[in-house]
Amino acid sequence: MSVFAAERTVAINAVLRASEVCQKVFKQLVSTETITKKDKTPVTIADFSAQAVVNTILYKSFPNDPIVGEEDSGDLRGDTGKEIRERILSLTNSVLDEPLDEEKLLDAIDRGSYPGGSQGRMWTLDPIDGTKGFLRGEQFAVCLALIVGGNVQLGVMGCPNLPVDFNAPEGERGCLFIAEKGQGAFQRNFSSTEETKIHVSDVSSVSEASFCESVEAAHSSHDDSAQIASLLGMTKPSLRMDSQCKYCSVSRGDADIYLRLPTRADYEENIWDHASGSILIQETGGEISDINGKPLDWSLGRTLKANKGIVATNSKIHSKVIEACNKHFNK
Ligand SMILES: Nc1ncnc2c1ncn2[C@@H]1O[C@H](COP(=O)(O)O)[C@@H](OP(=O)(O)O)[C@H]1O
Ligand SMILES: [Mg+2]
Ligand SMILES: [Mg+2]
Ligand SMILES: [Mg+2]
Repeated sequence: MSVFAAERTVAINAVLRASEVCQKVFKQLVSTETITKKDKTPVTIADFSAQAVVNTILYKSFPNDPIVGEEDSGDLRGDTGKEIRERILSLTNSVLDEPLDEEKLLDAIDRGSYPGGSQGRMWTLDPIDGTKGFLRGEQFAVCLALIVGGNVQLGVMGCPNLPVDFNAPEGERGCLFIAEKGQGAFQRNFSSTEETKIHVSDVSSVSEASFCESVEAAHSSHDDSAQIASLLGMTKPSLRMDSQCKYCSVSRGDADIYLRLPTRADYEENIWDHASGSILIQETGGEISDINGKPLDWSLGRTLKANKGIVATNSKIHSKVIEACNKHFNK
């Protein structure tokens, strides 16, 4: 029986509303609506607005739950932030039942500042994962997960540009993925409330497997993945895609492996970049770890500081892929 039925319903509503914001912006984004953050990565009015929408909806049902969210309102305050703040406010209010004022908007965004840790309940939110994909008109995802005592219990992901059927890439787009611990995982199209149970592929011969990875070589090394693929005798070209849509692809069997291989020794993966994807993989019969085969540790704060990279696959081939990673990185 579902333990988090109420959370599931609220999370689905929040992710769908935030996805709506992204779709609206997508059709009319202008260059002044994108900011470059201190770490040189982009953020748009849609990222801020999606975070405000999700945090507002979560707060209404679960006022005591802290949120580890990617964005903060720093760049939106004061005179310099006025124009962008006004755009975000009107966007946010266009999908909320009760309108916010400017102060409430900034407060809602900053409710995502929780430092994380091993105790109690918390949500983690990536309002747009794959902002670079979003800006290119390619894949991105609104990603929300519930973590309890350091364990991911629920993940909901909205993928507005993902084809509902991998084999019909020109067909309908827009899918929602829902996974709850012990309950399996489901795909729902944006146009319907019907849920279809999904599962990973059953490929057991790794040489026949296909893998997906980031479009951005700065996020995951394409050179290392090509060498690991060759070690495994894999010949299919990699499926390059932005965002946690990669987890969705593996979870419904479009690809068999998701490789995320560190490009910098000092980089720590953010929990919001992987929490919803990790439970989706586990609940569809897959396996996920870091590149050394270590389980992901969600209890250490806002990042996965005890882990390096990510390997997510169907369960049959996980150990073989980890073996190849070991061989490659420890040569
Ligand atoms: N050097 C790096 N290594 C790995 N991930 C990185 C990175 N720099 C940024 N990222 C993360 O990569 C995410 C996108 O992943 P992908 O390449 O799979 O689409 C970004 O999420 P956002 O787009 O939410 O900022 C960001 O958090
Ligand atoms: Mg970002
Ligand atoms: Mg992200
Ligand atoms: Mg993001």
